[in-house]
Amino acid sequence: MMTEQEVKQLLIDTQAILEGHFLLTSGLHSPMYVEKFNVLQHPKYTERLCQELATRFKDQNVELVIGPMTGGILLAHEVGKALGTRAIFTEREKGVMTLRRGFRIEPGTRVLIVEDIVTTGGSVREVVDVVKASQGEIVGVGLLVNRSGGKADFGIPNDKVQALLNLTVPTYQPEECPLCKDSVPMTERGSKHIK
Ligand SMILES: O=P(O)(O)OC[C@H]1O[C@H](OP(=O)(O)OP(=O)(O)O)[C@H](O)[C@@H]1O
Ligand SMILES: O=C(O)c1cc(=O)[nH]c(=O)[nH]1
Ligand SMILES: [Mg+2]
Repeated sequence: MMTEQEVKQLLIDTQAILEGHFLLTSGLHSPMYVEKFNVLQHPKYTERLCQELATRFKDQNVELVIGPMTGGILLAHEVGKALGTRAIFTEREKGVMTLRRGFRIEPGTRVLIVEDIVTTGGSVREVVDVVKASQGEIVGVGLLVNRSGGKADFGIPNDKVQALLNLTVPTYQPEECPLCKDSVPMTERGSKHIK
């Protein structure tokens, strides 16, 4: 069992919580970024966090765990290991979230979606669409960090969504970003912007 405070402390201890001026995957700007790989680079911590996620869904008869590249691959693998299921991932092809590498979801499969960080929820929604397109049954959404202040909507009932840590972090449209107005240099992390 890991409490929300313990998860937060682990992120602080591994220096995963960064301050500055960041361009996010959604195109929004933010003064804070969770560099999930500062914690996920420690397999022991990844295992511990994923065991906690697995525990939250142990009664859901999960048959398949799926997450979006990049962090979602590690999470799906570890949660799938803990639950004794298959683990696959989605990736973007020309910007569109897809199943590649021969991955298949049979109709009716009980699917758990996992993701590292949620800002707008757009990436998780894309995975939801992939699972629904294959007629999988989404039995849960498990997140390391939901930083949306509860605003992200996946089109999934709230009682099926579990986040190990909930945060409310400001985000700004580029044209309204106060950090841009103050000419604070901006950094890009994650893989969305790699061309
Ligand atoms: O809720 P959203 O607004 O969709 O943003 C969150 C997404 O952005 C980050 O991924 P990113 O595309 O930066 O790539 P990565 O997972 O390869 O780091 C993060 O890992 C989530 O997948
Ligand atoms: O929205 C994002 O792109 C994002 C935010 C964050 O805090 N961490 C991350 O990995 N991605
Ligand atoms: Mg991602």
